[in-house]
Amino acid sequence: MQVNETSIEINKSIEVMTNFVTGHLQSRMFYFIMKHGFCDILEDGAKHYTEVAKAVNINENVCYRVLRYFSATPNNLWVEDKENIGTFRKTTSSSMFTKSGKLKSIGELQTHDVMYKLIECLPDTLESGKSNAPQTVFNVDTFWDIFKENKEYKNLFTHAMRDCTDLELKSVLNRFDFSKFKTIVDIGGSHGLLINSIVEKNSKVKGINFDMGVILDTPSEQRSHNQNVEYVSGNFFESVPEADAYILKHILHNWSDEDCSRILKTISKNIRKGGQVFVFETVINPKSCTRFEVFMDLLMMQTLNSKERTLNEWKHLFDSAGFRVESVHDDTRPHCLVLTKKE
Ligand SMILES: C[S@@+](CC[C@H](N)C(=O)[O-])C[C@H]1O[C@@H](n2cnc3c(N)ncnc32)[C@H](O)[C@@H]1O
Repeated sequence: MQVNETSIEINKSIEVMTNFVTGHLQSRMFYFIMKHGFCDILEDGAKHYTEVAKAVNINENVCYRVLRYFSATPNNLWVEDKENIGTFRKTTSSSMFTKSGKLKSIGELQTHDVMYKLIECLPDTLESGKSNAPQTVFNVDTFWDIFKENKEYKNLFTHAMRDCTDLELKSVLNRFDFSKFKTIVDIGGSHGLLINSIVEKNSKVKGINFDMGVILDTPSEQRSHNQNVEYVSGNFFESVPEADAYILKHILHNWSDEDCSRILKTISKNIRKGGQVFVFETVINPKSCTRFEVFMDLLMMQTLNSKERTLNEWKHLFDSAGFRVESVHDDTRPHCLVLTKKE
C-alpha cells in the first residue's frame, strides 16, 4: 500500500488529537483490566485472546479489543505477536500491575469509580476556582469523609499509600539519620510502614503513628507493628503527641495554605526544644515539572482544594507558620524540607 504525503499529514494530526483527547477512555479501560486481573493472566506466558477471555470470564470479541487497545497505546502494556495475530504477551509494565506488582493498588486507586466521579466535574472547578466535588458527588463535607461511607475505597487508599511508601522507603531511610531523636511522630502516618521502618533501623527511637480513627481502626494484623511504635488516633487540627521530630509525608499538599498553617501551629505547640520537622513533599521546579507532578497538582485542586508547591511557596508558608527551612533535599523521592521552629 502506498502512503502519500496527505496520509502522513492526516496520521500526524490524528496522533496529536489522540494524545490530548482520549485520557478518559483509557482510564476507564484501565479500571476494567485491573478489576478483571488481565495482567495476572498474561504474567505466566503468552496467550491467545480466547484463553484470556475464558480466564477473565468475558466475551471473546470484547477481550480481543481490550488486549489490542493496550497493545497499541504508547508505552504499550502488552505486545501482540505479529506472526500470530490474536496472541498477546506481557511487558515489564504489565508485570507491575499484577497481584504482587508494586503499582497494582496505585493503578486501582487512580482509576477507581470514586476518583472518576470526582473528576467528572473538574471543568466546574476550573471555572469557579473552587472544587465542590466531594459535596456534589457524594454529599459529604470533605474528601476524607468518603472513607466513613465507603470502607472498600478507604482500604484501597490505605493500601495504595503503603505501596507508595514502600517505593519511597529506601530513598528516605538512606538519606536521613533519625537516630538522634527520642520520639518521632509520623503525622498522618496511615498504614505505619514508614515509622515502623525508622524504628526498626534505630532501636532507641520511640515511634508514634498518628492518624484519624477511621484509618487506624483497620485490623491490626494488616498493619506493620514494632513494639516501640504506638498507634495514636486524633485530629492534627486539634492536637498531636509531644515529640523531638515530626514527619509529614504527603500531608501538606492535601491542604490549603491556611489549613497547613493550622497543622503546623498544632505541631509548634508540642515540638520539644531543638526539634525538627521533616516535610516529605514534591517541590515543584517551574523550569522542569514532570507530567506526574502537574497531574497531582490538578488532582489536589479537584479533590481537596489544595495544590503542589514551588520552593518559594513552601518557604513562604513555613515562614508564616513560625518555622524556618533548615535544608532542602531534592535528591530524595519525595523531596524533603527540614524545618526548625523560629524562636
Ligand atoms: C495522602 S495520605 C498520606 C499517608 C502517609 N503519610 C503516606 O505518605 O503514605 C494523608 C493521610 O492524612 C490523614 N489525615 C487526613 N486528615 C487528618 C486529620 N485531620 N488528622 C489526622 N490525620 C489526617 C489521612 O487519614 C491519610 O492517612
